[in-house]
Amino acid sequence: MLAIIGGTGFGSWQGMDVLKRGGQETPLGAASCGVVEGRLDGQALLFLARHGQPHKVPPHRINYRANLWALKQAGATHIVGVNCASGIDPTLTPGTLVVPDQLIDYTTGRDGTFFDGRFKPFRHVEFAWPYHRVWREELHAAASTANMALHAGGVLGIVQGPRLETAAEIRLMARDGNTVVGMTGMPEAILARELEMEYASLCLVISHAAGVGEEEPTRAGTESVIEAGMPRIQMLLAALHQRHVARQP
Ligand SMILES: CSC[C@H]1O[C@H](OP(=O)(O)O)[C@H](O)[C@@H]1O
Ligand code: HPA
Repeated sequence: MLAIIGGTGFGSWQGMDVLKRGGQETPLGAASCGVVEGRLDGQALLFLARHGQPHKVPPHRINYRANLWALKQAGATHIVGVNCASGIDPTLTPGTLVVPDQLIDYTTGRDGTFFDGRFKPFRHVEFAWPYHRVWREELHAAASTANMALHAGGVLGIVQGPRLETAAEIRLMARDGNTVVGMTGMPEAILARELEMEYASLCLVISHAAGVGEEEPTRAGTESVIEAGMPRIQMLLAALHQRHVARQP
């Protein structure tokens, strides 16, 4: 079953019929909120608001393990994580949708594994390609069905936050090869992998990153980019869901 993790500006999905909301408690502590079991065009779908609903949990305080555990328990097999991000590559202007194919994790101190030798026995997990190839391709196919532009590939650099970066930090991240920056892509992606759920990220570029494009970054206008972007993302996800349902035996 497909699950969507909604982030900033995507705490609920108007078009989704809610059947049930799960509990927040898990063996790993409280998830950001209960998993919503619902239907889109009559077909089952799961939804979780990463920051809670209403939005209250900051990126560095999210219990990512509880969120992913709750989704697995609810029956998720495939996940699309929706992220707001800023463009380090100056061609990725506000409003652009990006499906990254790589990530670099700059976060610190987050509980980032189930295989910690306590909750589950210690194990190394392959992560050379953090985002599932088929799901990235499915997002592109859905975008073409919905007649929407989608930027293929790129590197999502995930910072600890909650503060934003200095211009020098963004220059360093650009030299590292990052093309977009956000705060929530990890450990979400690895935890999905550890629980054998196929995961892809869909980023909405809401601004240029610090120092990109202009001397002083301006965050003015990001709200309107998010407001305009989330309905487009929901349209794309609805097309993805339709394709997913059609492929079921
Ligand atoms: C300046 S917005 C920062 C905030 O938005 C993103 O959240 P999400 O990925 O859940 O959409 C970003 O990672 C930060 O948490
Ligand atoms: N930095 C980190 N995370 C973000 C940004 C940013 O500029 N924009 C949206 N999420």
